[in-house]
Amino acid sequence: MGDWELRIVCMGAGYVGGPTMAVIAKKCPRIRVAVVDISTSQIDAWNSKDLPIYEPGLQEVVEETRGKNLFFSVDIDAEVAAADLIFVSVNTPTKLTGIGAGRAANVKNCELCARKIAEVSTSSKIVVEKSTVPVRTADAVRRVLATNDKGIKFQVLSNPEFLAEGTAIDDLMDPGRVLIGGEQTPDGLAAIEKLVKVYAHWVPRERILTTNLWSSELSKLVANAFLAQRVSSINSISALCEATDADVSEVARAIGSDHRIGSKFLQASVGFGGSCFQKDILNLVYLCESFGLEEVAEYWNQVIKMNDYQKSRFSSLIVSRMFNTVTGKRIAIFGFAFKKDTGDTRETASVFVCRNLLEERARLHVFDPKVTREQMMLEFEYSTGTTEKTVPGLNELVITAECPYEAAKGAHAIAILTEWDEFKNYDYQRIYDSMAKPAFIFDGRNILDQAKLGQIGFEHYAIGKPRRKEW
Ligand SMILES: NC(=O)c1ccc[n+]([C@@H]2O[C@H](COP(=O)([O-])OP(=O)(O)OC[C@H]3O[C@@H](n4cnc5c(N)ncnc54)[C@H](O)[C@@H]3O)[C@@H](O)[C@H]2O)c1
Ligand SMILES: O=c1ccn([C@@H]2O[C@H](COP(=O)(O)OP(=O)(O)O[C@H]3O[C@H](CO)[C@@H](O)[C@H](O)[C@H]3O)[C@@H](O)[C@H]2O)c(=O)[nH]1
Repeated sequence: MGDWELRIVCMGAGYVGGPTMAVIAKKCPRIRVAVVDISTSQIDAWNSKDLPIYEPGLQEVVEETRGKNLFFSVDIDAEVAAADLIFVSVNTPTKLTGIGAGRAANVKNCELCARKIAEVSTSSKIVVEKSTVPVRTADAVRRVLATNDKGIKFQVLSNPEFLAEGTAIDDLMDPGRVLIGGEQTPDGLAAIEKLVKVYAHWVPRERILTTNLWSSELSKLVANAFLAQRVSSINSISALCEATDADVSEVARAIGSDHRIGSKFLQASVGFGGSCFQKDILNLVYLCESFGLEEVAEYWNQVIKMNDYQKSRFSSLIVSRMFNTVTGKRIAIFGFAFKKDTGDTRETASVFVCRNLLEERARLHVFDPKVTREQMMLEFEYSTGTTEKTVPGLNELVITAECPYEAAKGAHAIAILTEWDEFKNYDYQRIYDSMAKPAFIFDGRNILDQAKLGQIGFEHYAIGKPRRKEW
């Protein structure tokens, strides 16, 4: 031991830092990888059998590498001092107060990491921005690092992460591309080459793209903006489909067969969620505004507005179909995570739909295979400001169910808000029999067989599908 090819440390043991470093450790057995965090509980969880996040395949990779060449630690100073290459993978949330509040990304954590690196380093290092940041953040990081009084030289690289939650391990094992940006100087190019070598252990060279710093930083924001734009575009069309009796899935199939458009990311839904899309588009919008590009800013802001519209359109529809009132009615919510195969609830569409229904005084019985009650209640407060104060009796109005059948028992309606595969396979006849009548089902993910639901007797609705005649 100790004869390592390279020593890597990652600051930030979250959804990105943990899985990314676990995969590097698995693919590069001769590289020592340490993941550090300021949160002791987070590190304790990574060192336990109950990892802090759920991702298919993650547990296996961590168990295979932990204690061999993958280490989780709170000893930030020692790990950083010993590292050759430091990834900064800390959270960069939207600013809540001050200049740019509600839009600009807060890069405070990145700056704190840079200060820590400058303070404890005794040798030159490569610092890699893994976090999603506003363009030119590398410049700020570089300037903070340059303030060290030991004459140490640092190189700063941008290496944005493109993994999606729920498929993080597959995405990391077989990435469509890896993007590395750096200074176009001899030292900068050498640093880029060092990071290229790490990924080249398992990623074909032609998929490792290298570029300058600012293009790399900006590409991350633009990638998410384009992806989210596709979801908002198809969601906007879902409203038109409902008005015209066209079927959004058929429209998506027809346009997606054009190779120039492509079939992915055209699944109409109750709205996109997750910690990235909204934050990163707002970041882009703010950036455009700060360069006086008002029209460009407004263009991208529309993607968010359409998403907000889709979420409120769905909850309003539930109320209007249920005879304009859900007060006191029991509604089963299937799914609280922002997408399937993750327990992550950040910015989930579900929380906004639930908040709107709670404001109508509905009683919600929520079932999600991976989300705990504690997490759900935190999300209510964090994303929507919903607390006992804003919705008196909140704790009694939101009940968490152990299974879908329990959630649906006696309910007036079911709302499908996450596309978990298991939701497709439930015994909907049994569910229908246990519900109050008429029994409504609102499919916000278009995953159920509408014809079958109709045969069972449900009053059914799905996003962007032809409406029932009486609706
Ligand atoms: N979640 C995703 O799917 C995803 C994908 C691509 C990119 N990103 C970007 O990656 C970054 C990290 O996202 P995440 O989802 O992993 O966040 P996260 O909140 O899950 O994890 C961030 C971790 O950083 C730690 N941290 C904060 N300040 C620190 C410091 N000074 N020193 C050490 N640790 C510190 C926090 O305690 C936390 O555990 C963000 O910029 C995000 O936009 C996220
Ligand atoms: O056709 C679609 C595709 C997605 N969604 C929704 O869009 C959101 C985001 O989904 P997805 O992009 O699959 O998950 P994320 O984990 O948020 O990943 C995005 O955000 C990450 C963080 O920046 C990037 O790294 C990824 O490349 C980017 O896909 C979820 O609510 C999905 O349900 C739809 O409604 N319809």
